[in-house]
Amino acid sequence: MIRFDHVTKKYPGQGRPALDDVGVEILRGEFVFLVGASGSGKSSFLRLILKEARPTSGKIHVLGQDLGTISSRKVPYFRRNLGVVFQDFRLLPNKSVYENVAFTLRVIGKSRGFIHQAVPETLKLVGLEGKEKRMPHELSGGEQQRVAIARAIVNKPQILLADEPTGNLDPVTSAGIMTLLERISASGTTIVMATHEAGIVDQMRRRVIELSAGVIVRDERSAGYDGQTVRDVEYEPVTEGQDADVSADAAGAKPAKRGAAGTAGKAGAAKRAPSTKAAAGDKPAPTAAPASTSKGTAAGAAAAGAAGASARKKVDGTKPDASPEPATTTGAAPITAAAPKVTPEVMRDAAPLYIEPEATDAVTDEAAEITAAATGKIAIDPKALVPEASDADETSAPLTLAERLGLRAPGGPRDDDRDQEVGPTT
Ligand SMILES: Nc1ncnc2c1ncn2[C@@H]1O[C@H](COP(=O)(O)OP(=O)(O)OP(=O)(O)O)[C@@H](O)[C@H]1O
Repeated sequence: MIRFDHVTKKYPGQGRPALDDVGVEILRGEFVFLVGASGSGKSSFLRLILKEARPTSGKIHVLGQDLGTISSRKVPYFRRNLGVVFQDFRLLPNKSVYENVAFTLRVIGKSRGFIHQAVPETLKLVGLEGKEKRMPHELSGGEQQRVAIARAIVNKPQILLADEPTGNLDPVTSAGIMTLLERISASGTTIVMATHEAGIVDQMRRRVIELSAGVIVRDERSAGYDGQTVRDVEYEPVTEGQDADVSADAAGAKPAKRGAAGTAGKAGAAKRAPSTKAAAGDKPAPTAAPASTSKGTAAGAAAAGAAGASARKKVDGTKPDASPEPATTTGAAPITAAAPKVTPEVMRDAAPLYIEPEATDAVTDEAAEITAAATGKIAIDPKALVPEASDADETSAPLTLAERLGLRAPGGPRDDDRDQEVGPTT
């Protein structure tokens, strides 16, 4: 679904690369946390998946496509398969909740009938039924983030990228957002979420990829924020001249199973107990904690929190205490100032604001037909399309919201596109 092969990203004028020879594979339906200190390369990783930036070297495959072969003209269409959520919500401040979500669909040419059905349905999914007419400033931070999530998923993307989606929210609200993301993940959407929130990562127990100075120093299934410096997830590097095996992915099948032997992370891996290694190609078990750790409990989470400060400070990829010995689960460690913001209690008490979707196949089929009919008749003027992105553009000309979301209309910008240049609404 997402595959990086020897990917290096250097920004102009930067001494060291933001990402350095990164190799990783994320499978369909996985929920992956991207963690690491500030500047470790998390946002760059997400931007490369979105094709907002180009790798300096290496190959990236997303949804079976080699991103290097997608022309600028086709990037907006590619991005329609990806939903994006940001820390600062990025809602249109002068549009209602309904219009913020509908905007996505209008720009890509969905019919009025489809929009009237899909928007309320999605708002209901995220727990915002009845708030369609509110303006963003009339919503709480958590509600604003729900609108942003609704906007990201209304077109049913296969991949949802989230860059610090809880960074501006209090613990209880964050827990509600995580409940929502968890349910979206359960419906089959692949989610990659960059975060600094140790408590959330510790509670969710999903795959964790840790970056340090642009290098993957940890890739563990069902892990916590802090962990061993080890690659626990299979990744078989593609050698020079050999392309990634993405044909199965493109055809909608699960990727072929890879070799049983794991590949050690670049920073040097400590071997893990064989019993903790899941078979290649398996989905990570969402709740099972690795045998070598015991942070799935409140006590464990507290211990993780106590350890969090030192873990977050490390930048060289080596864990201060990389002992494979299980941490004790008896006797809760005192929760220090560095303890996770989101506690087990908060997660448990978080109201499940997500409501099960109703059958939508008919709507989806109808939308596909409408989109096919609509896009088939539109003459595209190549001159009006976005020019090839360059590294210079990345630093000097930020993308519009429509471009980031893959929503630029065929034929070029529309009159009200300026509305998209908005910042945080809180
Ligand atoms: N557009 C850019 N131009 C030049 N350097 C950049 C650019 N974007 C990121 N960098 C640099 O690349 C490195 C990685 O940055 P990135 O934003 O990917 O890290 P991050 O882990 O997301 O950080 P944070 O958690 O603070 O958001 C940093 O050294 C940063 O200064």
